[in-house]
Amino acid sequence: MEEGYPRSKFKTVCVFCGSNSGNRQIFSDAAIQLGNELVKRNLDLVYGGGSVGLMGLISQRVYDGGCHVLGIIPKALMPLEISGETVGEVRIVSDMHERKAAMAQEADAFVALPGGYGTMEELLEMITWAQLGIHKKPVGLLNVDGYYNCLLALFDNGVKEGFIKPGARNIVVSATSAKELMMKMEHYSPSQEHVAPHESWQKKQLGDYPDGE
Ligand SMILES: C/C(=C\CNc1ncnc2c1ncn2[C@@H]1O[C@H](COP(=O)(O)O)[C@@H](O)[C@H]1O)CO
Repeated sequence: MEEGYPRSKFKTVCVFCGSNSGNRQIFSDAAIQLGNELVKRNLDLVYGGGSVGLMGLISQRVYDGGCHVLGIIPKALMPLEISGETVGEVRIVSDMHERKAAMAQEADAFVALPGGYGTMEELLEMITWAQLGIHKKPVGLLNVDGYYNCLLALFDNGVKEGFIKPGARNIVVSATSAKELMMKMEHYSPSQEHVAPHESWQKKQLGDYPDGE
């Protein structure tokens, strides 16, 4: 852990991000900056496995920085021409559902970098699971150069139009830099009403965070 950095509440962060790098260098830079931030805080990475796009950049950075990297990859995406080489530990699962559950269980917090449908689907599912009370882990959105402005505006519109409870809007923690995002996530505590009590969901599905709650 880099000097001057407080001890993190988290041990492992799950990052959802593009299997492409996007058309501008700023997205690759952001993936590497988030990787640097995890390394400075001595945090391990869980991600979708493989070396394509932003996924490859962040996993390589965290691995090179000496932190543990766990790639969880469905059997169907295993061929090298689909996902490329994976650094660190690789866990092969049977399908996308098993992968998402394993990613959610292994991590203490989630971050989405820019990405496409896959990233957005993973992000939205973790937001939904927080709303339902399945987990109490922070969900962060790294809004690189306004990439997610429209999505955040859509969430605000959901509140305005009565489809998202104002308290549930706070589930998503967003920032424009990795450092600010990690700081905000460290201070996050769930405040929204859960649809069903956390205790009523199967613990084994999600692990428990914060401990003992
Ligand atoms: C579709 C392409 C490559 C597929 N290779 C993938 N390997 C591993 N994980 C993947 C892959 N594609 C999607 N994922 C998962 O979804 C997220 C990225 O999806 P997006 O649509 O690119 O945002 C990522 O977090 C993975 O968990 C070549 O384009």
